Amino acid sequence: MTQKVAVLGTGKIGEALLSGMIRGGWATSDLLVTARRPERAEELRGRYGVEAVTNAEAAKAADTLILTVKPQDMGKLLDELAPHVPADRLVVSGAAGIPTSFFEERLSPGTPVVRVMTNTPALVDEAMSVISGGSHATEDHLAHAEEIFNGVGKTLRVPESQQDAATALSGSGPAYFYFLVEAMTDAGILLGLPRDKAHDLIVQAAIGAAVMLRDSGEHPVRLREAVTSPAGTTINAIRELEGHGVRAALIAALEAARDRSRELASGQG
Ligand SMILES: NC(=O)C1=CN([C@@H]2O[C@H](COP(=O)(O)OP(=O)(O)OC[C@H]3O[C@@H](n4cnc5c(N)ncnc54)[C@H](O)[C@@H]3O)[C@@H](O)[C@H]2O)C=CC1
Ligand SMILES: O=C(O)[C@@H]1CCC=N1
Repeated sequence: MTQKVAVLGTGKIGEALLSGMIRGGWATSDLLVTARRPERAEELRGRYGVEAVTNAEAAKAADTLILTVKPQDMGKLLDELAPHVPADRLVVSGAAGIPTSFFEERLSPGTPVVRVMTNTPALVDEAMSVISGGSHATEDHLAHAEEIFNGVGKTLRVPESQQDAATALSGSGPAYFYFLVEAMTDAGILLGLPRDKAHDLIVQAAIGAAVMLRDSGEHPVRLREAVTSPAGTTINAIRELEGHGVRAALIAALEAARDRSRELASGQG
C-alpha cells in the first residue's frame, strides 16, 4: 500500500528525516511538508521538490503525520490539527519528552501514536531512532515507523518508560561527542598544533574508535586497555580524566538531560 507521509514543522530534524527518506527512495509525490514561515516552505519545495501545504491539509491528505516541532510548540500544533485528523491516521511524534498520552488526549479517540527519538546523524544515514508505541499503536504502526526511520539509520524499540533515558543517551548524544572533539582540539592547540591539524587528528581518532566500538565486538574497557601501555602516555591522561571526575560528570550530565526530558512532558517547556 502506498502511504503518503507528511512532516509537520520541518526544521532541523524534520529536514534530516525528509532528506533521508528521499535518499532512501521515497517518491517526492508521496511526501508532504509543512512549515511555519512561507520562506521556509519555499526553501523546502526548491531543495527537495516536495509539496508544502498547511497543517490542516497535511492532516487530511497524508496517512502518516510526523510531528517534528519543538516540545513547547506541540500543544498549539495539536490544537490546530485535532479537528482535521481522522482517527485512522498514524501520528508519529519526534519531540523530546512528550508522552504518547499527550497526543491521545488531544486527538480523536483511538488515534494510533508512535513516539520516536531520533538524532541529527539522520543527515548521514547514521541516526539512532528509539521507538515506542502509544496505547492504540499496533504492530503494523510500529513496523511502519521503523520502515521510515530505518531509512536514516538504526532503530530500536523500547518501552515508553525508557524514552527519557534514550533521549539523554542517543537523542542528545551527538552533542557530547562534538563537545569532546571541541575540547580535545583546544588541547591540541595548547600542545602547539595548528587548529586544523588538531581537528583532523581528533576527528579521525573519533571515527576510528567509533568503527572499532561498532565492529570489533570488544568491550570498550578492552579497547581502552589495548591503547594503554604500561608506564606509557595514555595512563597519564586517564589518571587526569579520573582525577577531574569526568566519568562522574558524564553520569550527572546524562541524568540532567533525562530530567529535562521528563520536565518537557507537559509540552509547556
Ligand atoms: N535537534 C536535535 O538533535 C533533535 C531534536 N529532536 C526533537 O525534534 C523536534 C524539532 O527539533 P529541531 O528540529 O531541532 O527544531 P527546529 O526549531 O529546527 O524545528 C522545528 C520547526 O517547527 C516549526 N514549527 C513550529 N510550530 C509550527 C507549526 N505550528 N506549524 C508548522 N511548523 C511549525 C518551526 O518553525 C521550526 O522550523 C523537537 O521536538 C526536538 O525535541 C529530537 C531528536 C534530536
Ligand atoms: O536538546 C534537545 O532538546 C533535543 C532533543 C534531543 C536532542 N536535541
